[in-house]
Amino acid sequence: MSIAKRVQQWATFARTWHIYDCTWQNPFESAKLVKTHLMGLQKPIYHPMISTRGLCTSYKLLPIYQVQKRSMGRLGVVDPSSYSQPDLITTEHSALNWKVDFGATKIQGSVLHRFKVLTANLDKILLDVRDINVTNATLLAGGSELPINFFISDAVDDIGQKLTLELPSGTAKGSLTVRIDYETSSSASGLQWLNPAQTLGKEHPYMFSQCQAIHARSVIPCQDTPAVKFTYDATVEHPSELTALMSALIDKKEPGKTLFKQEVPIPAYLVAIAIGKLVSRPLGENSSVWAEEAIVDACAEEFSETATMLKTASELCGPYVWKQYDLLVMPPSFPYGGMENPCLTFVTPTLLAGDKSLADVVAHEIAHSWTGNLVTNKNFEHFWLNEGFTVFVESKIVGRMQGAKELDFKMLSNLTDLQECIRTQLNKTPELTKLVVDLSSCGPDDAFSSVPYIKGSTFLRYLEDLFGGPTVFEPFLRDYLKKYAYKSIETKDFQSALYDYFIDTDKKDKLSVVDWDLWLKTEGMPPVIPKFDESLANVTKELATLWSSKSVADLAGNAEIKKTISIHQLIDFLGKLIECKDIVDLTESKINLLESTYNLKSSKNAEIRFRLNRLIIRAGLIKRLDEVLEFANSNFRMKFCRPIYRDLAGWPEAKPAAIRNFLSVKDQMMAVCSHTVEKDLGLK
Ligand SMILES: CC/C=C\C/C=C\C[C@@H](O)/C=C/C=C/C=C\[C@@H](O)CCCC(=O)O
Ligand SMILES: [Zn+2]
Repeated sequence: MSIAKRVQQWATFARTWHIYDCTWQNPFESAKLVKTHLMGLQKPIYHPMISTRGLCTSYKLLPIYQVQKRSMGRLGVVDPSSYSQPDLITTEHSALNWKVDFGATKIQGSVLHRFKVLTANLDKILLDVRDINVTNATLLAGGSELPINFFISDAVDDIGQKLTLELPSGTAKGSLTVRIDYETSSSASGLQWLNPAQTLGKEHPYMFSQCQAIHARSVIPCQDTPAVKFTYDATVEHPSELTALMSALIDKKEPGKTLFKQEVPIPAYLVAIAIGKLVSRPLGENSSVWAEEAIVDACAEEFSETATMLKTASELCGPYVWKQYDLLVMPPSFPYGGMENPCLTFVTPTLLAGDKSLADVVAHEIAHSWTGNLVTNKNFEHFWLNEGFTVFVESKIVGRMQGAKELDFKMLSNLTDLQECIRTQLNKTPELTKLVVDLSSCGPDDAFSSVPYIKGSTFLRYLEDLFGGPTVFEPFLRDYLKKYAYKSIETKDFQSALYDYFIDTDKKDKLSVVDWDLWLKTEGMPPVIPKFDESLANVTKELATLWSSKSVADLAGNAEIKKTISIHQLIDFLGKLIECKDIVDLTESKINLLESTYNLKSSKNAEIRFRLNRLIIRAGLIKRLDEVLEFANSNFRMKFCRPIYRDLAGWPEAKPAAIRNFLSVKDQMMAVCSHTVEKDLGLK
């Protein structure tokens, strides 16, 4: 049989069995292996992505072939969610030159990457892209420009495409500069475009990005893996009446053009941009809040503790290297509570409670200035290193500002949320309740949950207690942050930092007490719950027991329910009530009593409204469905809208209306939100 025929046969086989890449060794041996493996899987997860061009190229270039596919191995050696090869080549600096076209809802321009080639005779550069239209790729060397061949693979669900840039033979180690001319798609997953009617001011359009986890590839052809960190500068042309902001320092401002500089190396997921009719108010030295005019003063008031949080975080973690700390209060379609974009944290407007009670999200984002942005997970399987550490530091900031009892209450409260998440969101995917997850067949957005945040921070609190409390563990934390600053690391690097730090101390015996496999690889709730101060949490526990076990008549005459509690206790109590397996007499009158007892009807607090709406669903109050949907439409923060839609999907009477409502607003959501809600509603 001719080689060409064998290749053709193999291609057919590969398509049938969902094999996703085509750099082969021995097609027939590998085929057997793959087939055996796939028979053991419940279902292959990704679509085939063998392009004829890719096949022919591999066939021509390689005498022997090697099979790789996503469900069997890793897309890249270093990162299962990226095609890039940071072990062979790494980005040092990227220069962005962008024209932001609001009419076409596209960014058009170029990126000039300066790479460091780590191996001699590198024949190609692999980059990540998603729905990007590349027009030219050019090698810049010694003052001349050499056009280079490039091709883009078919798309893999959740991952995107591979951009291959062919290099001239004999490419040496060292510096190499490539310019890529391109434009984004109007449906780029990392960008959101709002028309004037979707803004508060109603007069100007707005656009923003959300690149974590792997959406930078829809904005820039790049090595979209946190294993690679690079500095960047940007020249952004935009309508002159609008303000452009990036995750960088402003270098120069001209009418309709803003220049930016980020001099600290960052992973691609931290590149961010927002353009809109924005104004700012000062929050402290080197710190301002940006928002649309209508809410900027309320934002300045809500986040007035930012400077104190920054100072507290620096005392705990070390010098703040990013020079500026600004907040940008986003439109309500922003899908997360906050995003730690360097120099410019993005936050959801659902934090505007009017009483600063939800501002701890800002403490969280500030903490990321060290945990995540300086010490970064190498890939998203080790996301707990970003988020577990950040929640741990956030709770310490809260502890220093509000006291040790609040700190412990926050940690305990988080555990209620974790329990809810494991019971509902992750009930069909228990493997995602492990601290270190396997992302070789799952996109990061689908794996996202509170597990890395809460199980991760609980693990750190366990270690802190084990090694002797904050006086011992905080110096270790600073040492760890210093050791790995500007680096990308895996869990084993944390393990060795802990080991190296304590091995020569009187705590060395504790090292053998840590059951790493139990914490990192076991499914479910944290294996050990540390000893927390329970005084604030006991109050909410008792209240939840009371409200779940007593009838409305019994409750109405019970003075216990009138006890004064803090806003955080109210939020926690409602969360605990949702977690109660049985709630006696959960009727309209019980919901009414709950609302009147705790003034819930007038509450602007999104965390309270969210939990109340879930209880309304649980009570099956169909006449209040419009109110629930109104809340689901008031913001598209996934923390709120996903559980609401999941609850509605489980309520047959309400499900059709929920689907209709979702379909009518889905175009106003970011792609990450609409895709995940589609799954929550069982539409995908
Ligand atoms: C084990 C999980 C593996 C991978 C997940 C990695 C990234 C997930 C991706 O979807 C991006 C997440 C971005 C998060 C940004 C901010 C969060 O801290 C917000 C938390 C929820 C909220 O408060 O709204
Ligand atoms: Zn975070």
